Amino acid sequence: MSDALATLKAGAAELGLDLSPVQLDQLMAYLGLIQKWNKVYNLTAVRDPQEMLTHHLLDSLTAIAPLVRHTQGQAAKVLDVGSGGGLPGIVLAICRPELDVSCVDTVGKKAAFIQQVAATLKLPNLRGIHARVETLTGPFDVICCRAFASLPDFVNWSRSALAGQGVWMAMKGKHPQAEIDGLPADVDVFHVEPLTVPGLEVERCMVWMKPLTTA
Ligand SMILES: C[S@@+](CC[C@H](N)C(=O)[O-])C[C@H]1O[C@@H](n2cnc3c(N)ncnc32)[C@H](O)[C@@H]1O
Repeated sequence: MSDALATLKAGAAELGLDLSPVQLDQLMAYLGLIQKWNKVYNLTAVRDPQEMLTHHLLDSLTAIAPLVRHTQGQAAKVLDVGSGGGLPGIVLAICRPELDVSCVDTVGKKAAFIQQVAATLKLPNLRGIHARVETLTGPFDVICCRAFASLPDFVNWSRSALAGQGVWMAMKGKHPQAEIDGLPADVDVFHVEPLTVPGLEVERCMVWMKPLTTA
């Protein structure tokens, strides 16, 4: 077994994820595709393969357990905003086949890369959309992002794509109090949970939000 696969397996186990051999292979293949196409598509500033594994794959895997707790393993439509090279959207689509994952990015090459990954890894539940998120209407049950914009911009720009009972799930670094303070008054932050990335000493959290409904 390669070192990278061993690190991935150990990290997934640490996160309590029960991934099949096929899913582990798909994650490794995805890593290979990012490395192969990074120069052409300009997908990420991270170049080192080991760093890609920890800072991108394992970091994105931390979203799975919180998301599944929310969806309770049921089918859901997920939108990953500003997905870039597909983080975390592609990782979600590989690990949770019941999720229907759309990854939107303003850069055509990035959306094309995601389409290419969906075809190569045979992921019918994944698609890349070349658009500004502001133009999407959805509806999506969960709208997520990682390393995207401020929380206020994220919710304002994606609001028209959110389903009636939908939620936002933002992957952040340090607890973003200033951004939370800047949210529109009718957005409820109902949970902020710390995330631990296996093998990384970094501060990460997940911010859960939903529109306040008026009775
Ligand atoms: C810093 S990258 C993050 C990529 C990825 N989520 C990750 O964690 O590596 C932010 C991405 O957001 C995209 N973006 C910026 N504004 C956008 C918008 N209004 N709608 C959709 N995508 C947008 C950019 O093209 C870029 O690929």
